Parts: sequence; structure tokens; C-alpha cells
Amino acid sequence: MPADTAVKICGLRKSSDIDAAALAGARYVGFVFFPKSPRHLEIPAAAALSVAAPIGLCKVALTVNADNAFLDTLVDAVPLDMLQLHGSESPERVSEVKARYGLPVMKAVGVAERSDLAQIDLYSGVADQILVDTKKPKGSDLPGGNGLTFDWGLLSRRVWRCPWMLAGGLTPENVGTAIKTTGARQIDLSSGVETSPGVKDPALIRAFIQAAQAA
Ligand SMILES: O=C(O)c1ccccc1NCC(=O)[C@H](O)[C@H](O)COP(=O)(O)O
Repeated sequence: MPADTAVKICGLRKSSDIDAAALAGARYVGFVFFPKSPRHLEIPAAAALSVAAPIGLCKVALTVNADNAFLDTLVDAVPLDMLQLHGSESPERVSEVKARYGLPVMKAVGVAERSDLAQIDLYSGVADQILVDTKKPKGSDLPGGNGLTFDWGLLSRRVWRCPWMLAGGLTPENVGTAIKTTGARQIDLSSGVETSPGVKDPALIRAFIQAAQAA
């Protein structure tokens, strides 16, 4: 991985895990606000984590089809650097959120097959960046964080019109191939550094970032 490639560790719930991520070289940390998720945080807990996070780390709040009332409360209470919209928010809604909160917005796009790539173009130029993730599988309660990969070959030789991150089932074992296949310079993951759903492992975080740097 080139030195300027960024890693986002998502779904952090403990201050010690945030410190481990920062020490290992993560550029972003993600807080999940989705009650069905094992990584869900209440706003006061996220505020405490965010205030204690090392300076320079980009703190990302992940929401799913959140309304303005929730986002108003969230942005007032938690020091944040970016919003991640991980539901079916329209391009108009992405623009509205950007304008209302004055924070960069990352829009997640789920990919399972080639036809899904049109969604990337739809949000390019509207969102500040795109998170290209595995599409929510049928039967899952979670729009993300399922630990499943998609066909990375769909992204090879793609011409990008805005910054983007690759996500979906990345692990210390497969991240090198993922980077080589897609050319990703930003990487996001959650399950691949967990010992059980929602429980991050500092050793796995270090192993992941080392593996990515060796790619
Ligand atoms: O992680 C969750 O529990 C989650 C819940 C609801 C919406 C999105 C969620 N995660 C989004 C992320 O940014 C994950 O890091 C991304 O989907 C990759 O997850 P994984 O495949 O587990 O590495």
C-alpha cells in the first residue's frame, strides 16, 4: 500500500480500540448509529469516545436513512469530521445533509454486480466521497458490516470521478489482493478486525494495517 493510502476502521466502541487504530496508522474511525447493529453506539457514548480520540484522526458517523432531528442531535453532541450515509439516501438528500451540517459526506453504494456501478456515477460530484461496499445480502438486517466481499474485478481499470474507499469483507489475508485488483487508495473494514460481532481486536487492527502496508 503506498504510504498515503488511508485505512478506516469502522464500528469502534472502546477508547482503547480507537487508540490502537490510531497507533497502527488508521486515518479514519467510524461510529455506527444503527440500533440493529452489534456496533451501535448511543450518542452520549459516541460523544465521550470522540472527545477522547487522538487529534488528527477523522471521526466518521455512520447513519442509515437518518432524519434531520436525529442528525441535529448527533452533530450537536458529537465532535465529527465526516458523515457516512449508509442507507437509500437520494442524491438530493446527500446534498441537503452536506449543506445543513457543513460536514463532508461519504455515500455508501452497495455492489453485487456490474449494473450496480451506475450508482457510483449517480453520487459522484454530489457526495465528497463514495464508499463502495458489498451490497446488503437478502435476509441480513445490516446494510453494511456483514463481512462479505464482492467481485473486486468489477472495479479494475475504472475511471473515478471522485475520491472513494473500498469496503466489504476485507481482512489481513485478502487486503493485498483487494488493493492490487481495484487500485484502491482508501480502505474501510469492520468485521475483519473483530473476534466476535462488535468486538474489535487491537492485534487484528495492527495486523490488518501492516498487511495493507505490505501490499
Ligand atoms: O457495521 C455495521 O454494523 C453497519 C450497520 C449498518 C450500516 C452499515 C454498517 N457498516 C458499514 C461500514 O462502513 C463497514 O465498515 C463496511 O460495511 C464493511 O464492513 P465489513 O464487511 O464487516 O468489513
